[in-house]
Amino acid sequence: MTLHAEHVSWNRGGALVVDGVTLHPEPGQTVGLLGPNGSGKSSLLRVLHGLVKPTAGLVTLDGVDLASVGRRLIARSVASVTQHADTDVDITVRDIVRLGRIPHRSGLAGDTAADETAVDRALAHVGLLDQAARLWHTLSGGERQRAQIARALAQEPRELLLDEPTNHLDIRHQLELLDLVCALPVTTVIAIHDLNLAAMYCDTVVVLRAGRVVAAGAPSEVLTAALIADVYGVVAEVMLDPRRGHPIVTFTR
Ligand SMILES: Nc1ncnc2c1ncn2[C@@H]1O[C@H](COP(=O)(O)OP(=O)(O)OP(=O)(O)O)[C@@H](O)[C@H]1O
Repeated sequence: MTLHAEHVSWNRGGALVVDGVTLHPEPGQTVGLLGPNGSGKSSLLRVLHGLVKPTAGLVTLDGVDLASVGRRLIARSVASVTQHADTDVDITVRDIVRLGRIPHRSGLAGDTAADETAVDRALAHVGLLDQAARLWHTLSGGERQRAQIARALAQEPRELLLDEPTNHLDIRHQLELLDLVCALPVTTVIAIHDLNLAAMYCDTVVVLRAGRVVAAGAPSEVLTAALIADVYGVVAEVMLDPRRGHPIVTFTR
């Protein structure tokens, strides 16, 4: 079992920004959420994380309505990285990553050796172990993004919700991050704009338009020139990577 959405809708400020979405990620798989700006990807991630209650439908964790699962219990299973995590507080990279351990602490107990090991491992995964003492506000956009990913990894979740995690990263870090995410034994739902990265890394892609699912399935089935023209209004050519079989999208002007 995992995090499921059953016909979920969310009326946000009078507009239906998520409209009847059903999502059943296979455990351990990486699901890409695609769609134009404003199509509801971030909104759906918020609903999946239980940060907002759907107006209709149900999100379940292991078959239980998320609304009846406590925040702490959710946080032990589900970690999320949003687009706009920020703070003005003088806090180090290691402190940020330690936040991921809070759901695992009991009472007022401080960090255990296991917590520190998880923090070190998470920092190493994103290549920030040697930057752990740096202050958050001195980091670049991409370094902040990697620190937030490390915080989510330190949480040791089963489910990972990522909102455009690669948007500030250089190409090497984009590839490393997606390699890492796909190698983790977690179920990942990832909002991503880059169709080629989605094609390379996602087991399944779900395409949203105006809050609705317009296509879902393996990237090679979904990412066709016709779909891209229909949903994004751009002309594209799609061929299959000869070695790995995933689609490669090129855009014509
Ligand atoms: N705080 C808000 N109140 C009301 N409507 C909002 C709010 N935030 C976003 N929306 C609207 O909800 C819809 C879905 O937005 P959302 O951010 O989920 O889309 P998205 O697919 O993640 O977009 P992007 O690719 O630009 O990040 C949009 O029409 C947006 O204008």
